[in-house]
Formats: sequence, structure tokens, C-alpha cells
Amino acid sequence: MKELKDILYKVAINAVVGNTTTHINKIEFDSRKITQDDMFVAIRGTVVDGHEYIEKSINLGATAIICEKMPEVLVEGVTYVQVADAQQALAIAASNYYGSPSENLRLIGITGTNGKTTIASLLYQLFKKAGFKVGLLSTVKIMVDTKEHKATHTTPDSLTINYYLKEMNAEGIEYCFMEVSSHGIDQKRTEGLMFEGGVFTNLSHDHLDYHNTFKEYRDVKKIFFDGLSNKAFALVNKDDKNGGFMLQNTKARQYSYALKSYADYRGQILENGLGGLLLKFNDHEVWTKLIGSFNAYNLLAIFGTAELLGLETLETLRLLSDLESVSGRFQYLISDTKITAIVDYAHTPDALKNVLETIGDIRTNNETLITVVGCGGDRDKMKRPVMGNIAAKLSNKVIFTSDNPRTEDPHQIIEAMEKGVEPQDYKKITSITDRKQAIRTACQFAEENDIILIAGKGHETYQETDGVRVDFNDFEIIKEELKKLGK
Ligand SMILES: CC(=O)N[C@H]1[C@@H](OP(=O)(O)OP(=O)(O)OC[C@H]2O[C@@H](n3ccc(=O)[nH]c3=O)[C@H](O)[C@@H]2O)O[C@H](CO)[C@@H](O)[C@@H]1O[C@H](C)C(=O)N[C@@H](C)C(=O)N[C@H](CCC(=O)O)C(=O)O
Ligand SMILES: Nc1ncnc2c1ncn2[C@@H]1O[C@H](COP(=O)(O)OP(=O)(O)OP(=O)(O)O)[C@@H](O)[C@H]1O
Ligand SMILES: N[C@H](CCC[C@H](N)C(=O)O)C(=O)O
Ligand SMILES: [Mg+2]
Repeated sequence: MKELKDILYKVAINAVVGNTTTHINKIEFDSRKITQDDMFVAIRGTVVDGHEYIEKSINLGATAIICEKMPEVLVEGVTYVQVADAQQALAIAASNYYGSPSENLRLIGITGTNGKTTIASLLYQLFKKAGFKVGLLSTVKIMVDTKEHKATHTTPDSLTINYYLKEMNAEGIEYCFMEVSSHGIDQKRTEGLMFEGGVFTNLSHDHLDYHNTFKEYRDVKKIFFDGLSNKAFALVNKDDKNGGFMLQNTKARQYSYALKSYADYRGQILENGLGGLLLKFNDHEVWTKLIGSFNAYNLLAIFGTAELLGLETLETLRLLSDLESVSGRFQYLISDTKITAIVDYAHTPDALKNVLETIGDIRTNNETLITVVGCGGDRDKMKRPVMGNIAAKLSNKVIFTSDNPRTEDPHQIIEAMEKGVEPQDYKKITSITDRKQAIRTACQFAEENDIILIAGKGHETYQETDGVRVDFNDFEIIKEELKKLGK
């Protein structure tokens, strides 16, 4: 129980009707979860308007309502608080309700199109290895030091974020690394959090179904850096043309990392093979088990962050070489007949191109590269032909298949991917809607030393069709299928 006026501390309020000394049991933004003495925050969503559920939430016991528009009929005994932005109000209220937990640990946010999960997860691993208690909020999972919780979003809603940060406080956690998605920024999920640092990875075509234009997407990412305080640091990838843009209006101390230009944290790839990466960071050589040139960027961002957080350089370098790959991020196995199978979460054109080029770089002989890939339903339709094009161009054989069709017809998604394929690549492509069958076919095609890439679903342990999720794990399936075929 907390007093309403304490929960509303620093919330920009336009009007109040009723008593703000009333006691609130908990905060909810979904009327279906309301119980007696809760506060309901009405949010205009992408599907429905939460204002339509005000009456229902009062019937269920809500005694305080936060809304952008006052209802026409006000109920006696209920406190109504009108705000300009309910999502922002929710985030600030959530932080107040849980006792400003972000101020009691060192919170680092990682944003950008690709690399967030990799960087956040590896920073978690690195700081754990350095002996600290660490928290992680990521696409793959939420970690409260060693306790694992299921993640439903890359950046959860503000109530969930603050709930876990509070858990982290109780556990005595010192560092927390979190992914900050563009949806998260746009929906103000991270508003009111005290970040000690922000890291920018890169920006490329993604989520244009949600953000309409690339400019809008880029501007949303910048809002995160605009919001950092002068006590925070901002670390950006200078090789990305939007790196500098992110820093234009930030109050934070500014740092950069780059492989191709001069930066505070400079990197160079000395060796790049299936065995790992040999890198030079500033003047130090470091060997890592991670593979792929894009991981050189991720590792450099990690190196810079660790330095900015005060870890000792040589200790950081030692820990970097100990890091293990993140689940579903260039995760690979080599079979008995020396077929290399790689599972990767590349689900954007840029990520797919990167992964395929990376495999191209580390191929030693002329092995056949077979790619199995699909595109998710109810997501950006523009990326489908682009991904189809890239997959066909950069592989020897391609099997187009389903990712998570969600509510869409899988055949139509595959057709859209096929449309991007150039005539000279037609002969490389096969389309098999059933993902398991597609993986099996790739295994049948593969001969000794060949490489199979299964892209798009990475760590996911399900496949979603028509709102139903069935167990599905690319890595387990490829392992099984290769074994069944005696390969
Ligand atoms: C498109 C999108 O981002 N949607 C998010 C949004 O939901 P919404 O706007 O659709 O909500 P809505 O259904 O219109 O409902 C509006 C309001 O009415 C309320 N409501 C609704 C029904 C009811 O009976 N009673 C009621 O009170 C809802 O609780 C909500 O507050 O707000 C919800 C609460 O925070 C999110 O869970 C939901 O994420 C959905 C599930 C989602 O799929 N999001 C994805 C796209 C996402 O956020 N992805 C990013 C990462 C992407 C990436 O980088 O790859 C992420 O951070 O995970
Ligand atoms: N620095 C990078 N630059 C480009 N591509 C990358 C980079 N790091 C990882 N990738 C590729 O992008 C895919 C997604 O990586 P990761 O999960 O780390 O990104 P993310 O930003 O968390 O993505 P999401 O928004 O989907 O959660 C990886 O599977 C890999 O193929
Ligand atoms: N966070 C991303 C993940 C996409 C992963 C891909 N497998 C898909 O289902 O489209 C999203 O929800 O858009
Ligand atoms: Mg992620």
C-alpha cells in the first residue's frame, strides 16, 4: 500500500478530481488485472483505447484512475488524475511505487537495431565473471543475478521493469544491463529510469511497420540519448553514420568506438575464423571464442562500457577472452561428418547480410552454404523481398520457410520473399512452408564440410501460428535431424 500522492511524485498532472491521500494497493494498465484499491492507468494503445476500460476497472475495485481524457461521468469515491501522457505517467508512477529502484544500482541501456542482446548478455556474463552481482533485462531472459525469469519483450513495460529492478535491489545487485528497444522508447517504458550509461550499436532497416519512416525510427532512438543525465555516459558506434546523430542533444559524457575510424575505443580485426576472433583494442591484443566480424563491434562496445564503469583494462581483456556465445546468436555445432550448422537470430535484412557475409569471410574452402530462412508474420512487410534477395545472393542454396506466421498466411509471406530474388539466383531457391521439414531438407542437401545457416528464430523455443505457440527450437531440431541422417 502506498499513498496516491507519493505515487504521483514528479508526474506532470493537468487536473485532479478527488482525494490524493487515498492508499493504493497496486498499479495496473490492464483492466483485466484490477483488484480492490488498485490504480488504473488508461493507455491509448495500438489496438484499443484503455479509456474504454475505466468503468470496468472501477467495477473491479479501482479507486484511482490516471487518464488523458476525463470520463464524462465521474464515480463518487474514485480519484481521477488527468495527465498529458499516460504512458509517461505510468513509467514515473511505477518507479515511485517501487521506490526508484534504478537509482540504487548502476543501470546501462543498450539500444540500436542489432547487437543489443549480444552486448547486454555478454556484459552480464563479464561482470558476473568479475565477481559482481548482476542483473539483465533482455530479449532472451531476465536475470536477477543467478535467478532466471522468462522474458516476454525485449524491453518490458515500465511496471515490469521497475518490479525486476526492485528485486535486483533486494538481491544487492550492483550492475544491471538492459536492452532498450525502439518500441520501448516510443511507449515510454524506460521513462523515469536513472541510467548511468547508454550504448548505441547501429541503425538499419527494421520495424518500419511501427515507426512509418526510417527518420522517425532514428529520432525515437535518439530520444533515449536525449534523456541521459550529465552524470551518465553515452557510448556510440562511430562507424555507423547515425552514431554522431544520437549524441547531438545529449547531456551525457560522450564516447565513441570504431573499427574503421578514429575513436576513444579503437578496434582492429587481426584474425577472423571459425575458431574465433583475434582483435586489437586500443593497444591490446585479445583473443575471443566469439566469431563473426560484427562481434568485433559488440566486443568493442563491451570493452568500452567495462572501462567506463571502472573495470581494470587487463582484467577486462582477460574476461573478454573467456566469454561464451549467446544462445541463438551465431550458435553453432560441427557434426560427425563435419557439417557446420549455425543458428542465428538474424531477422532483419542487415543482420542476415552480416551473418551471411561473416560466414563467407570465415569459409576456408568452397563449401556449399545452405540457408534456411523465413520472415515473421504481422511484422514489417517491406523487409521480406529484401531478405529473400540477400539470402539467395549470398548462399549457394536457400530454403524459404515459415518463421512465426502469427495471424498471416505463411505462403504469402514466402511469396513476398521469393519476389525479391534476382533471376540468376532462381535456381538456388526451394520453398517449404513447414520449418522442420525445411531444416530436414537442408540436412539432406548437405554434404561433408558444408555449412547450414538457420536464420530468424535464434533462441526462440516456440513457433507461433494463429495465436498458438508450439514447442520449436532450431538448434535442437538441426542437431536431431543431422543425427537421424547419420551425418
Ligand atoms: C505494438 C506494441 O508494441 N504493443 C504493445 C502495447 O500494446 P498495445 O498498444 O497494442 O495495447 P492495446 O491492446 O491497444 O491496449 C491498450 C491498453 O488497453 C488496455 N486494455 C486492453 C484490453 C482490456 O480488456 N483492458 C485493458 O485495460 C491494455 O492493457 C493497454 O494498456 O503495450 C503493451 C503493454 O506494454 C505491450 O505488451 C504490447 O506489446 C506487444 C505484445 C508486442 O508484440 N510488442 C512488440 C512489437 C515489441 O514491443 N517489441 C519490442 C522489440 C522489438 C525489437 O527490437 O525487435 C520489445 O521491446 O519487445
Ligand atoms: N553489432 C552487430 N551488427 C550487425 N549485426 C549484428 C550485430 N550483433 C549481432 N548481429 C546480428 O543480429 C542478430 C540479432 O542480434 P542481437 O540479438 O544481439 O540483436 P538485438 O539488437 O538484441 O535484436 P532484437 O531487437 O531482435 O532483440 C544476431 O543474430 C546477429 O546475426
Ligand atoms: N523482437 C522481434 C523479434 C522477431 C523475431 C522473428 N523470429 C519473428 O518472429 O518475426 C519482433 O517481435 O518483431
Ligand atoms: Mg534483443
